[in-house]
Amino acid sequence: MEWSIATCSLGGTLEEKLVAIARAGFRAVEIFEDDLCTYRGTPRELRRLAESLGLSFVALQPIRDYEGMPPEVQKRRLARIERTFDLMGELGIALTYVCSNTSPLAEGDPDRMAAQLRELAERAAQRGIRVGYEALSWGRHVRDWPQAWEVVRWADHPHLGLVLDSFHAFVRGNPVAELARLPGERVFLVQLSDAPNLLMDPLALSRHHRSFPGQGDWPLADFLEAVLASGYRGPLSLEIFNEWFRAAPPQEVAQNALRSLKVLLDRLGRVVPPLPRALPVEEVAFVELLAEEEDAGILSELLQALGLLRVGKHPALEVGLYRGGGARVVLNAEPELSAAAPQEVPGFRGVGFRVQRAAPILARAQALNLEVHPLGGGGLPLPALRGPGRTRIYLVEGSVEAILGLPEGQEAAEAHLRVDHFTNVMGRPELYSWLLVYKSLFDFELEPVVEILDPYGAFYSRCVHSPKGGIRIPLNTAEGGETLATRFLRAMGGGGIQHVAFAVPNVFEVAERLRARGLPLLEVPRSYYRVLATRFDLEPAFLEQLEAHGLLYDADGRGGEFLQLYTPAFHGRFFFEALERRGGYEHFGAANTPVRLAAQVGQPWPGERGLQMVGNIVDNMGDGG
Ligand SMILES: O=C(O)c1ccc(O)c(O)c1
Ligand SMILES: [Mg+2]
Repeated sequence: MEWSIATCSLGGTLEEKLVAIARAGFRAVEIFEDDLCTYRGTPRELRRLAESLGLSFVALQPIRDYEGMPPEVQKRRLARIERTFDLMGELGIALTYVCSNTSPLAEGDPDRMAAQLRELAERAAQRGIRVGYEALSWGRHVRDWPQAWEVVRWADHPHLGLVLDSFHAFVRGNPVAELARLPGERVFLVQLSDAPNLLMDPLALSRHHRSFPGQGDWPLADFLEAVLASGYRGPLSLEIFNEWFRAAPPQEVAQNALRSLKVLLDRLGRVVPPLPRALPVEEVAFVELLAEEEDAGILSELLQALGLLRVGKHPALEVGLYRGGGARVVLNAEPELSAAAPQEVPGFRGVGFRVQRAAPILARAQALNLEVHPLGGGGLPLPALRGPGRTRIYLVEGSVEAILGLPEGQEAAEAHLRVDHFTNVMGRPELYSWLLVYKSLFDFELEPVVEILDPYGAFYSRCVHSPKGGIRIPLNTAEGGETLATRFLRAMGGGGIQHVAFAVPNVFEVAERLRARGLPLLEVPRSYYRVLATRFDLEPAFLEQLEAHGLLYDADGRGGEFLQLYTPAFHGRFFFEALERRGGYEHFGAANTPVRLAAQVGQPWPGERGLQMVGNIVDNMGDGG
């Protein structure tokens, strides 16, 4: 089985794409006709370039709007396809395929389609070329692979076979298990792509939201397993249409693609030697916050107001530990760190995952071409992987206290906090990549896509969680020059951890402690509470209490309730949330997010200048009566 990718999956010039594809480790490629059009040299030069990169051409694709056409249209089309065959001869490509016809001229008579495809296959045979037939999910008459297979079978020509594409099969809900009953030698090509479950027509979903296997919601392993059970052993080709990948560096996308295929094939036991096994991680052992010494004082106050206790400080380093029940924050104010990475300070530097054993996880990460630091790589003395952006994911086998040389002491007064979730913010291609990494490295599961309004754009979010739910990470990305996520990416110089949410025993008390210590609490607009009264049946006294404490509220309609508060973003960078989940509420209060985002624009950290996008409208309105 050759590992292949279609050139439409990446950005760049055709040369850049081929170089990136070869460097990532692919040995085969499908040339998309639109990419061929952009090539400056001759077909023979392109062929030599591929040879020099060690790449073979799997196919030149696609042939559109052929089968089912009225005879005179089909005759002319056939003559032009001969020119495609000429090109294929010069390129040394032996396979092409017809996508099911989308033209309004097409007729749905299976006999005619079969006869015309047989005629095409006969022409191809004279040139030693094979032709596939793929059901496009938005084809005019043929949309499902079982239909395409009927036509191929009926045409009955050895140079005509089926092309299977997981996208079309899943979006149409075609039966997966029945793929195993196909005669594998009559399948000429298998294309793989994943996608999120979005309520959208297949064409729009296909052209904008495809992603590499493991980055979406579809069971690609089931699909591939059934395909292989048919006896198919031809190329497996990733075919992704997604402008976010095209906008990203081709080298990164190609590596991302290869990792995806490797994980998929490994699941089916088809990678030799097999990848080291994934091991589940259990909980967030700690989060690490980097700060300069002058900020450490106020951050320490803030952590204590949230309900964490200061346990102590590392004997030699400016590294303090704060703890409340299961929640731990390492406040790292080592001057060397600020000097070495000024853009990351202040900010969350990393997160520790509690694991049974770190070594197998590091080995799997390495096999997946991820950056690993067996000894922390300049951070805390713990094994770590590189997380999103420049963050670290530390792997913690023992106790954080022992690592920092601090007492374990179970303080009776300690409140029972937990890191409920923390958010990763990153660009969209990185988000797809991290969905796969969290899934494949730690067996995390994906939650549905959430799309939210930001005052200056839109916000796209996908949460991942550990199998038992001990770790939850919404991965957020945003389009728009001044969205909160974009501002974060700019300030930090890349992706990272934007906020940490603590589940606390009593969120009202947190609000009171913040106020008592003179610390800022995100101010919630009064209108929010008026609207809240229209959304839920709340007792007036409770509503007043929420407003008096600046809390946000949500309910799931099944008895679950959610209360939350936020801090403004510290120097426009990161922030904290305290929350209470009552009655099994499982979401994140998405309806409150636009309110929070708008409030964070309007309320910079005390002493900071806020964002001024539209000027002060109220001041400029004058007093015209
Ligand atoms: O979007 C398309 O047109 C298109 C083209 C070729 C394919 O193989 C495919 O799955 C979709
Ligand atoms: Mg396809």
